[in-house]
Amino acid sequence: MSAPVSAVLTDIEGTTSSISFVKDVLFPYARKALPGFVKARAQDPAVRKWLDVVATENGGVCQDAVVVEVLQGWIDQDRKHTALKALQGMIWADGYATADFTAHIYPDAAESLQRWKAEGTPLYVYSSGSVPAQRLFFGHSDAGDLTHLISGWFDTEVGGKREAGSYRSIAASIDAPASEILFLSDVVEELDAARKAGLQTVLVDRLEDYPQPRHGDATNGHRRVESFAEVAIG
Ligand SMILES: CSCCC(=O)C(=O)COP(=O)(O)O
Ligand SMILES: [Mg+2]
Repeated sequence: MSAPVSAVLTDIEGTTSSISFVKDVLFPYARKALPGFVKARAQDPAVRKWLDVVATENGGVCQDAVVVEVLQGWIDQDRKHTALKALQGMIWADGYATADFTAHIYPDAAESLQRWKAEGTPLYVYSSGSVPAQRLFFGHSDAGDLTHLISGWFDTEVGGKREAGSYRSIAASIDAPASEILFLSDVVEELDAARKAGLQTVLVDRLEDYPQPRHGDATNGHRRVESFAEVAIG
């Protein structure tokens, strides 16, 4: 008999949604819009705060044009840096508002999240994308506005996704014991950290995102599924 699940915590990229949407649509959009965005908004305190974080990490005072280049380099490297993620979220707001794109969500993920919520299980999101970016993503998904399904949002301001302490902090703020929270992710190291914190884990190994299925040692003992439809929480 499997342990009870009283809350579900899910990753986004590679789990509810395809990696290619993030890499081929969202990242290029942010990369291209970044220079104009910084030029227009650099004096907005919400933007300045993060530009200064990047400047400080690059040896202190540097011009915004240099900061833009650093950020574009981080996009190319897929750095999960909190400052980059916060700025990306602000830029994507325009893309969603002008309907340049909607956020990809696998139909099985949308269907399962809707069903679990209807059955009374609270749902939470933990992603490297900033909380505002997560809200935009779920608010403008291919399946419509799904934000009403989500009871709480967590990003790397709570800590890195490969650190057990982050999951302990999330569990402490969710009204459920860690052992009854199920974390779904495509990244084994994230699942390792969640398991260390006492959460239940499932590796979501989507063939569209990971053409070489991960079996045996590659799963590091985490239960593996290829779709949310295989995840039973009742
Ligand atoms: C939800 S914002 C777009 C995705 C993103 O920028 C990202 O880094 C997602 O990483 P995840 O932790 O969801 O794998
Ligand atoms: Mg992921």
